Amino acid sequence: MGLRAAPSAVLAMAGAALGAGVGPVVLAWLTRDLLDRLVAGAVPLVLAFAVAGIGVALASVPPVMQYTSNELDRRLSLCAQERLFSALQRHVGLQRLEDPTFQDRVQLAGTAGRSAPAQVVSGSLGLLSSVAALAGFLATLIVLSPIVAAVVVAASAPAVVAHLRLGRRHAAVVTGSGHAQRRQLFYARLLTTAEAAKEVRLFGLGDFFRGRMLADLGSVNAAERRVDRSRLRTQVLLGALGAVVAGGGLVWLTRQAATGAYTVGDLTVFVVAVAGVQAAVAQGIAQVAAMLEAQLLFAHFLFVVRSAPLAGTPEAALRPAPLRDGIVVHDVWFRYSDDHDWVLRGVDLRIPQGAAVALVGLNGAGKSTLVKLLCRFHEPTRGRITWDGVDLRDLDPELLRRRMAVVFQDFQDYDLPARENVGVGDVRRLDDLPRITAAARLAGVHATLAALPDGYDTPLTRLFFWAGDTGDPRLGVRLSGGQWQRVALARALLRDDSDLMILDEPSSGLDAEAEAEIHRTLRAHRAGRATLLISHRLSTLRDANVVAVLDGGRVAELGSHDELMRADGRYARLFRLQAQGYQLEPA
Ligand SMILES: Nc1ncnc2c1ncn2[C@@H]1O[C@H](COP(=O)(O)OP(=O)(O)OP(=O)(O)O)[C@@H](O)[C@H]1O
Repeated sequence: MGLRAAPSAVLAMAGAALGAGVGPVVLAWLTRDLLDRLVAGAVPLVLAFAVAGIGVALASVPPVMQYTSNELDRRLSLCAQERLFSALQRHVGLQRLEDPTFQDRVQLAGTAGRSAPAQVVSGSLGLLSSVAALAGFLATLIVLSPIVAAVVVAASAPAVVAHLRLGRRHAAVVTGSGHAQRRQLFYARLLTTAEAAKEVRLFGLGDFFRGRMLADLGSVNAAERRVDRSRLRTQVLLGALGAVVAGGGLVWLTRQAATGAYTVGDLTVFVVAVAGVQAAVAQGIAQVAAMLEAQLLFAHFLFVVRSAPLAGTPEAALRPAPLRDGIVVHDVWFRYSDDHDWVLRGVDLRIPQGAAVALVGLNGAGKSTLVKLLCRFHEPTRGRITWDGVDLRDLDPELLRRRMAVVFQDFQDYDLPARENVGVGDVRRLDDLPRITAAARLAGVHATLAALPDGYDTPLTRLFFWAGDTGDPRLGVRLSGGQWQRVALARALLRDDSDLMILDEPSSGLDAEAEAEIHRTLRAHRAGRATLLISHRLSTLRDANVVAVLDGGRVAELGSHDELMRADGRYARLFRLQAQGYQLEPA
């Protein structure tokens, strides 16, 4: 990833790392020569210049390293984000995104994807420099005393084991904290966003959520602290061991120098070499351990970017043709997972082209679930849904969705300008203002949007400033609930070439007058496409061609409004109950 994201930065870092490793060794040898010649009475000016030159070159290594590694970080972060979010988009269904374990891994992947590759690159280059320094200093030590060299190397063995174990432990702690990190983000959002603030303030939940957030943070900190304490103990012990080895070697060499076996220069090189070997070994081990840890965490990134979509697109996915006959739900059974109860238990339903089917049912009957299956966010556990006889599973889900216009019950309001809030219904028409205004007119929201301070370019948010606006926060506007619902409807109506229109509670937030008007418009708009209407206000469904009552996971009643009223079943009971609410009390 590093080489792909920033090849020149990686090469520059490699050069600097090699220089940083070899430079001090060369410096030590030149200093030895310099000292010995001085002691012998010569004035080695060339050597002095060489030592000074290498010193200057080495001084430029850290800033060069810093700059290139920052650049590498930036580019790697971009590359990782691109890969991660492209991978998430591949999940055409919702199953993975509804899985908390997967979400934990996405959270970890986000962090590891940004940091781990850079850690591995700088770690391996640091290792290169440590190995170069180690080779040089070790060769120096071997020349001076092979026994001392062997003792110094042997004394580093416990450090290797200890650091690798610590790296693994820390990676496990970070992995285990993924869930707590996500919960912290959730509490932080509740405590910082204006949407959540109303209930948080009204119910006095600030302390409650802050306490929970801090408890989560505390538990992560406690686990990190335990690893840090182990690290502290290990490092103190290893430091003491290293100091004993270095001190013992110095005493031995000093005694040898007294007998004339070594020169003053040798003694200097020895001190530098022992310190160099120990530092190189310590650095190298720390780098290997950090790389191991980064790689363990990077596994989450790889898991997410390589995870296959559960509701997959078949290799030879078919292109859905314009709907001619209709969509048929054949004996569909569905549950969200094996641990959940059945939501749908053998639903049979036909939504013919050109007709409007109304879906009625109590809360939790499974109406929105059926919508999710029609949009192929989930696949039926048993049974199938066909588009002109072709199983939805055989169709390309993206192309299928392009043929649909949907208003979800829990539609999204985007912190974007008004034009884009409607335009995202069909991004190809994001700049097509005439079509956007036409859709807004149909949804009865054109007058509202046109009257905004900056018309359709007014941001429907107070969250951001927008490029081109004056930075005046008063420009951002928040719409009312019903106005937002009309914007969501306009978004769906922008797809005026759709074959299937699904409206899940499209008018629940509208005033009575607006609701009647919208339904008149929608009736006109239904021609030439299949429509599925869901509403708890049964009066708005009266003119649907067919009404299906979902109960017990099946279609319990099916027929026109008049037929169902005559049948005097669940629908008729619900309808009368609602109608009674609007009748004047008897005197
Ligand atoms: N993502 C999900 N994971 C697990 N269970 C779910 C999920 N979404 C919905 N359910 C369950 O499926 C059942 C049907 O929910 P659904 O939203 O389809 O009902 P509905 O008929 O649209 O209800 P309402 O009229 O309240 O909108 C409910 O029992 C609900 O708890």
